[in-house]
Amino acid sequence: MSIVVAERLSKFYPVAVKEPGLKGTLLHFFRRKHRLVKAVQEVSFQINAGEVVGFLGANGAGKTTTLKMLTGLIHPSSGKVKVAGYVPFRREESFLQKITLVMGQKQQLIWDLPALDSLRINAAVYGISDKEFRYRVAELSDLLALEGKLNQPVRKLSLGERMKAELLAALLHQPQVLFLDEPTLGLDVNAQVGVRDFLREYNRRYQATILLTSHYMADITALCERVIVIHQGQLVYDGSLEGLVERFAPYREVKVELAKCLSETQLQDYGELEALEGRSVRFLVQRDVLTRSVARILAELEVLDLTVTEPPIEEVIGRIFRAGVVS
Ligand SMILES: Nc1ncnc2c1ncn2[C@@H]1O[C@H](COP(=O)(O)OP(=O)(O)OP(=O)(O)O)[C@@H](O)[C@H]1O
Repeated sequence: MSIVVAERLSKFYPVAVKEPGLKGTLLHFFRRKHRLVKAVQEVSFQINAGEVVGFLGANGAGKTTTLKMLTGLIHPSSGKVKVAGYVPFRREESFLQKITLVMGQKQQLIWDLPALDSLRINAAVYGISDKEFRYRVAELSDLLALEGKLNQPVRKLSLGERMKAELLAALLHQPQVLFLDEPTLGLDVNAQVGVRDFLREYNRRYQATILLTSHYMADITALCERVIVIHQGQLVYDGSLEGLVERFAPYREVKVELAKCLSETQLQDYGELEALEGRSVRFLVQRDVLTRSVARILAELEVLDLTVTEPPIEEVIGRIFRAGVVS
């Protein structure tokens, strides 16, 4: 059953345009001109209860704007949106009980107070009983490995501990739908893994639905079978992670260890030369000519070792956005 439904969802922001110089300032003052920034254009998708979906796009693609519409922080310019059966923009209390929005670069915990104090405020806001509060804090802090940390002022926590405490605060009311905008932003690798493991377990334990943006592809590959890709405000892909690679990266990476060093010129005919370091070479080769290229490399060059792999997902995504390959 779909718990998130976006139908031809759009958001246009009017932005004042001012020409440079004094004349521009005066004109701007008397006759203000606007242009429309098309942040999100006719985006449609549905997410089933319990799914974990990665929401990918370059900077400025429209991810945060979409999340804000799904959580009711901003009103769509057009289109329809329903989350857990509610129209988000109405911000009904029962809707807010069912969702949460976590933004990696924003914090809700009060800096100078122990996290536990902020959690108590949240408990009061959401009408959580004292007994239930203690149970949920114990369960979540155990899952997040935060025991003993919640009594310290938030400013004394490490970045990773703070992010985990933010997650705890955002999940205290046991929401069904989690909108997570860069939940691992700036965390070191260990802390990223901790947050990822927690989200996986939370999804399993509560069958929670998660829509997640992240610039760390490891988050996406570890958590999401399905990804939605948005490019310049438009949805360009909705499907499996493997499908994304098939569709946008019709090439393979061929790594070759040569017996002796060769120049770029000597290697240029065997594929798109990605890297050359000493005797190690990395080519990108189109899938349809892969067998032929590999056979030629083995026949014509002195090869010690050769491996063929799919390009890393980061590279595929990077290529999509750099090249603007969107159809
Ligand atoms: N309040 C606003 N007024 C005007 N333009 C805005 C506003 N908010 C966002 N935009 C523009 O809308 C576009 C989409 O922004 P959005 O923040 O949704 O992108 P994003 O995919 O979340 O990017 P990032 O990965 O950098 O956070 C951008 O061009 C941005 O400049």
